[in-house]
Amino acid sequence: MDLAAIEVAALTEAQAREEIERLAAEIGAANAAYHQRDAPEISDAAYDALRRRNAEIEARFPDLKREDSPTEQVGAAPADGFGKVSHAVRMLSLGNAFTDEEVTEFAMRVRKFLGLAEDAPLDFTAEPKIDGLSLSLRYEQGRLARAATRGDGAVGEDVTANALTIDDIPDRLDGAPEVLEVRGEVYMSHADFAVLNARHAERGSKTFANPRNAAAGSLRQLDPEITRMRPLRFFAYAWGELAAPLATHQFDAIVRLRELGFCTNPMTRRCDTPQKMIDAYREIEARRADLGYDIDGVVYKVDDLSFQRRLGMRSTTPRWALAHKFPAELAWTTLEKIEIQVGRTGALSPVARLKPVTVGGVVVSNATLHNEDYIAGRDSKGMAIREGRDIREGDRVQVYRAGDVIPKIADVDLDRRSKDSVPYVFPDHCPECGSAAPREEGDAIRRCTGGLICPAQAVEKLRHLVSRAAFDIDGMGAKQVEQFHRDGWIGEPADIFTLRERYGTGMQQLKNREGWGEKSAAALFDAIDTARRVPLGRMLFGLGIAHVGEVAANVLARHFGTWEALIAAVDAAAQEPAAQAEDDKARKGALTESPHWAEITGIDGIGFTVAVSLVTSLSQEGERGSVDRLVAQLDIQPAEQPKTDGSPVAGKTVVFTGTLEKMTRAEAKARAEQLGAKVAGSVSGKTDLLVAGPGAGSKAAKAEALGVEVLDEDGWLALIGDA
Ligand SMILES: NC(=O)c1ccc[n+]([C@@H]2O[C@H](COP(=O)([O-])OP(=O)(O)OC[C@H]3O[C@@H](n4cnc5c(N)ncnc54)[C@H](O)[C@@H]3O)[C@@H](O)[C@H]2O)c1
Ligand SMILES: [Zn+2]
Repeated sequence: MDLAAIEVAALTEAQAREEIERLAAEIGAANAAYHQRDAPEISDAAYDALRRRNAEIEARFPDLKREDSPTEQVGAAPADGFGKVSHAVRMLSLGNAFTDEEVTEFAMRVRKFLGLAEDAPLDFTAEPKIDGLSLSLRYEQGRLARAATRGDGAVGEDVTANALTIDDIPDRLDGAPEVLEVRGEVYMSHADFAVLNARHAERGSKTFANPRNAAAGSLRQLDPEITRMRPLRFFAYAWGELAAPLATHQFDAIVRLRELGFCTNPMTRRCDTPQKMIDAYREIEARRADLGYDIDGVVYKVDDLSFQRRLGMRSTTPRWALAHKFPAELAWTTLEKIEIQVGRTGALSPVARLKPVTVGGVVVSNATLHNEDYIAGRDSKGMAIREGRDIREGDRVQVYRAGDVIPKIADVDLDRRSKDSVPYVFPDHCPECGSAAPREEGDAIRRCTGGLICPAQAVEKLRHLVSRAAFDIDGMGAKQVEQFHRDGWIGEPADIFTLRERYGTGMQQLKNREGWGEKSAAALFDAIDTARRVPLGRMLFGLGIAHVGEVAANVLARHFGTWEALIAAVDAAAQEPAAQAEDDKARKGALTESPHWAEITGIDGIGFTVAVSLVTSLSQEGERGSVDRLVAQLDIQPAEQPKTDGSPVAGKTVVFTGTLEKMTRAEAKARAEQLGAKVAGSVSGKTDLLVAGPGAGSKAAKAEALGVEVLDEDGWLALIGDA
């Protein structure tokens, strides 16, 4: 039975005990992902629902409450690597409300607690709840002495050097009390977030799901020089320890903070009735889309500070404040059309064109539909999603943004589906070139079989080929590729390398084209010539074969050393009659027996899927012809063999954990392997070294317990001589 589906009021005690266990584990895991790794795995709404359910069960069965109950906890313990700071005044969370009634009840509760008559004045402040992470700044004698994150409320992480890189944070204050702890929120604007993510995407580093994660990930860096590069901002809205009071009222204290040089939120206001609080919420919500930064609700605080003191705190939240949260980011709109995009490997990706709608402050007009099964209401295992409701053109659909980025479709309103609506028929031919687009067994994705004949595939393939991680041709980006392809200047990869021959002189010259000149044309030809000397791994990755990503390409390159050796192995494997078998299963069975095949699948890090994709792709006649013509233009550099002699990590087993800043995980792994190290995924007795970036969790703890040597990223780079 699914306990999670039973209402709290209907749970037996035994069931409640089990539920409390489950909820503690799930909330704990979500906290670690969110607070320590800055990479949430569930939505905030889902997280809030878990906590609410836990609190309800505890209220009904107080005896079952765990000693480490999530209700008693704030955030998560500080991550490894940072200095620890004990907060003189604890940094708390906030009680939550979602409805107007709860706001009125809150005001009533406060009134009752204070014993105020119904007509006695009671003011509150209302201000936006900034969606960032809280930071405490301790000033002593007017100088910033210490900056710390909230951590678990009692102990936070020392991020002083990082805070000093933020423009909004003054390092000196004039006329401040001798000791002043200013508290507020570090956040990132939408515009800065977009630029940062674009930069990361371009160099192949990991991108952030939303501005909050970007702010948290940027502040919580072991190297403050990285924080310095990130455009963080700070709003002050509270304080901790004080040598002298700032004011008698919350509102005036905020004004005082502004006078001391802090940014405070201009929408902060005073409200003298619950109705005015709700009005403030509506107004702030209406302005949400135009603020340029994320807010997730409105915070109300009792204005009179002597009242605040009397009200005090519960275990994790003050009684004098309340966070009135905005509803989850969902919106209904019409799905006007389903369009199919054809990718580099021929994959047909369905995209929903929506009637534009605002979802959580962002206008959304497209949503991903994943694949044929998803549209039909099934997941990859054939299980019903959206209770099996399919998605059709013309439907009313509910759109949500999962941790920002790509919008998805949560639901379909069947009641509003028109009578003549018909199920969507997924094309079995490529809409761009008309080639057949069959489904591979066990794969929900249809692929166009047109290869380079298909203009959509060709352009995507060429774009991939010239990209940073592949041939890296300066001056040749997506735009140029599209134009050259459209005009028939390049049809296949080899054509890039004969551009100079064909368009360097003569009637139709590159330098005479619009947007080009003598210099830019010469620079492009030079860049192309430079790119001919390509390392085998990059070249292989650049071919854009399905499943052969950067890592697999480098593994293959290192194993075979040269293109000739690799293609010989591929040809031998393709000769196996079983390679032509009808379905995957038959192929797999027959091929595991074959020694030629084993030469490829036996490589550590190369699975069956990669091997099949590599062999089938390179043995298709058209594709192979194109690759051979490309190879003829190149000067392929043999892969560097692991330089193990003299390598300090040769033969050692290394584990990477946490966030790496200077390189991607894949890059770190490849480098370690190049130096003769073995890279493992988990810490065990066999581990020699753990490289832990910020946010390292259980692995670091385990390494410590096992006495395994732990280094941070810089320590690692120094060890291998890459610093
Ligand atoms: N998705 C997940 O897996 C996951 C996991 C953990 C937490 N969360 C999110 O975090 C929330 C719980 O975290 P929390 O304990 O930080 O509570 P909270 O975010 O609901 O409220 C407390 C925080 O609000 C911030 N805040 C912003 N503006 C403020 C203002 N003007 N005045 C006072 N405080 C202000 C402060 O940083 C404060 O610590 C959840 O409701 C959820 O949204 C999500
Ligand atoms: Zn096609």
